[in-house]
Amino acid sequence: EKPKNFPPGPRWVPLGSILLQVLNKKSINKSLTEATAEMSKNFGPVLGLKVGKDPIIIIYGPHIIKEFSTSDDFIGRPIGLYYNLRTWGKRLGILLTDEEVWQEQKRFIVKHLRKFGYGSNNMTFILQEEIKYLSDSLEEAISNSGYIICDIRNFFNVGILNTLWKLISGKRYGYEDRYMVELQNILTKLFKTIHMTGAPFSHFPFLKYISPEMSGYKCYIDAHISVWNFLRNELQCHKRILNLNTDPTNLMDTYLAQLNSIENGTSFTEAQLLAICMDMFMAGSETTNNTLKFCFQHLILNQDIQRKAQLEIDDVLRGRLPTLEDRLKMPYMESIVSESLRMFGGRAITVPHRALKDTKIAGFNVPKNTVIAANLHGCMMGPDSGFKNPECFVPERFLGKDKLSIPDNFIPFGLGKRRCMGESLARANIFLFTAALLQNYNFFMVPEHPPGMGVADGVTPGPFDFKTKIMKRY
Ligand code: HEM
Repeated sequence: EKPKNFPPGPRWVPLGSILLQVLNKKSINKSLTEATAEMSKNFGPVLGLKVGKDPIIIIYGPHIIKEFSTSDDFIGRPIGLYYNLRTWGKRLGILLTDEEVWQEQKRFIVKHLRKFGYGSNNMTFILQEEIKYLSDSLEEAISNSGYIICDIRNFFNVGILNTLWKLISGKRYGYEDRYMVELQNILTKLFKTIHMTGAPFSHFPFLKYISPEMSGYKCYIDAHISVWNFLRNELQCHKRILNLNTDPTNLMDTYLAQLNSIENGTSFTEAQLLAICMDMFMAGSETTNNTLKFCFQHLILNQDIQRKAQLEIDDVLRGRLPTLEDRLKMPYMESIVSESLRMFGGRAITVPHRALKDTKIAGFNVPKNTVIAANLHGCMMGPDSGFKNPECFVPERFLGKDKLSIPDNFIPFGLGKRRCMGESLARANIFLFTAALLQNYNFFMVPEHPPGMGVADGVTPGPFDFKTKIMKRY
């Protein structure tokens, strides 16, 4: 039965019907984000849905997102996910976190990542190294015929994964390395199970919290187990060669040093470390890849933007490699990063949250444990977002007089206590990869495989696959 004063939404009907309502909208070429955005037009910024037996709320628009993100009542993650994982997780020894434990872990991780990676010069070196590997392989391929045609699907995968892996474990893998191939295969399998077209799980991600078997979620868990085993092997290697007398240079060693220096009974455990690495892996690779893919989709379609960026790049860098400090002097490149994030975020629904107690949003009742998620379309592309012609890629919209002008409702990384942990790394990757590539190469459309304008809906949104012709600039 519908809770009293629950937010308005479509009539409460059995599982199949609500799915149909969403899928019907999807079948006329609408993504889940657009479909729920449309429902919000009818029902308002707080949309009450029912999927299976559970009520779910989706919020839409800048005003309501502030109320949602600044309240501590909504900082849980869905309990269904934890229950499902618990069943499978017992076998694996996965330790599951409650909200307080997570906050303690998050503080520790963010602090230590900052020390040796995020936001420091060290991060520039790690990223530059990766970019150099990518450039070298391009250089070699281009040297024969003067150009190369690349499929965008896997263009950034290895580089981005390596930047993440280097921060977690201190290692990088070559493009042909057995472990890299294995890791790629595991992740491809994982994301395939999420993207399975036609499976209710991909059409309605929330289903995974409710009906694991039916939704393909079990398959997803199996893929998680592979990632888990991969991480566990790596951790064993780190334990074997850990040297507590030297300063740790990666997350695994930092965490192991912490484990060695504290008494038992705190929230720090090896299983917790693996769970964190897993989160970073899941949250950090596809999101960044897809944002970069949106970026290059629009650079290819808008050659004038590419040229304008190259003017700035040439002017500021004068042939040397870009660094993170250059961002201050390169507002146009920075605005391209923001516009790419807007293209991604505007098509995304955030990771769902959970109400920790009976509470209210915009005056509506939200019972304890209700799953609640933000449709970011409202802040990035919706009528109240302040972004004119929101579907168009216009970096200039972020340019103020001489520096960037970012409105408060631009929140591709979420807000509040559950906000993204990887913002610095993601922004750094998008900036450095794009600047370094545009510095040396021109990217063109391949008429037989052009970038489409639609959005491939999945756990994270991305452009449909396309190819690009890459030529050296000089
Ligand atoms: C373009 C790239 C990225 C985008 C757009 C993005 C966006 C987001 C968003 C919207 C959330 C959910 C916020 C919420 O629940 O309110 C999130 C959470 C998270 N992200 Fe990212 N992210 C990106 C890259 C990364 C990277 C590179 C990492 C790796 C360190 C990462 C790690 C995480 C983690 C661990 C969480 C969960 C935080 C929590 O539950 O407290 N993300 N991200």
